[in-house]
Amino acid sequence: MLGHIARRLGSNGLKGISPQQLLPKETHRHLQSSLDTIRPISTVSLWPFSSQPRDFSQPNSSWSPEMQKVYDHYYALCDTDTENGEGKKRPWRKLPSYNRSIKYATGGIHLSKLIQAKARLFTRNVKEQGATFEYVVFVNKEEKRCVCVFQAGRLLEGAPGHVHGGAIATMIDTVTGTLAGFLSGPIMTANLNIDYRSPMPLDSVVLIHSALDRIERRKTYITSKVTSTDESKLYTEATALFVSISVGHLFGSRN
Ligand SMILES: CCCCCCCCCCCC(=O)SCCNC(=O)CCNC(=O)[C@H](O)C(C)(C)COP(=O)(O)OP(=O)(O)OC[C@H]1O[C@@H](n2cnc3c(N)ncnc32)[C@H](O)[C@@H]1OP(=O)(O)O
Repeated sequence: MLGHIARRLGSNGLKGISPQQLLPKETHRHLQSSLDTIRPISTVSLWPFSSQPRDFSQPNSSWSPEMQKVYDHYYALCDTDTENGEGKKRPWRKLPSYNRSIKYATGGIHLSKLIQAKARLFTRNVKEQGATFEYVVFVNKEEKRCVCVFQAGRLLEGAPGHVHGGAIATMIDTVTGTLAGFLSGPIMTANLNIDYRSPMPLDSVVLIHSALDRIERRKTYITSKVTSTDESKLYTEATALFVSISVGHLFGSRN
């Protein structure tokens, strides 16, 4: 969801969006004065971040052969870019995954207060590779659905030898939220219903399939199911409701 904030800021600078629409008046005033005092706005991009963050959904040595195989399968279905800009058009796209919602803020003290430098995304906050959440999301825009390949590490234990229900809920919220944000822009989870059908052993590699059910005004409804990679075993089913928000909602403004 916050990726959309970054994209909105990043792709257009602040052009096309009234800053007052995004932030409460006082915050906007501080933010604007911070930006104004750093460098002349006319000479620099308003992109407030200094470099590209690392993509944590790239293969690493903790991935099991099964995880790698499913990744390779979906990756082969993805759009490709070539050096001359002529990529092959395919239906799937791999989404990058960072460990911060918005990283490397350089917009001065007031922006830094809004975007805590030490904050980390819940699913990406353990440095040891493979210990917790290893995952990658592939999205199919045409079909309005996505598939997440998820390898559940040993630090996610709930019932002995099995993955904690909260960890599974976290991943479902993350994947359905990613799809809802991809389709509808800035959103927050309003409701998440989960049925746990079979216990999931630690170190399992599973697929989290999520699809758009419907959009009604500000409400985006997503369905989800978690299966084994061959889809023969059902672990979990869920429905989720996301409500579109203005960015100001996160900063105490309902405008
Ligand atoms: C780079 C990083 C990426 C990384 C990718 C990571 C993605 C992770 C995604 C995780 C996202 C989260 O976990 S977010 C964290 C958990 N969620 C929250 O903290 C949200 C807390 N709740 C709220 O802020 C609010 O209640 C909202 C935003 C959900 C709704 O408030 P609101 O904006 O005032 O809207 P409101 O008028 O109440 O409701 C709008 C419509 O939705 C309906 N509605 C609202 N709530 C509900 C509900 N619980 N159940 C049913 N329906 C509901 C209303 O009836 C209404 O329908 P109608 O009248 O239109 O018919």
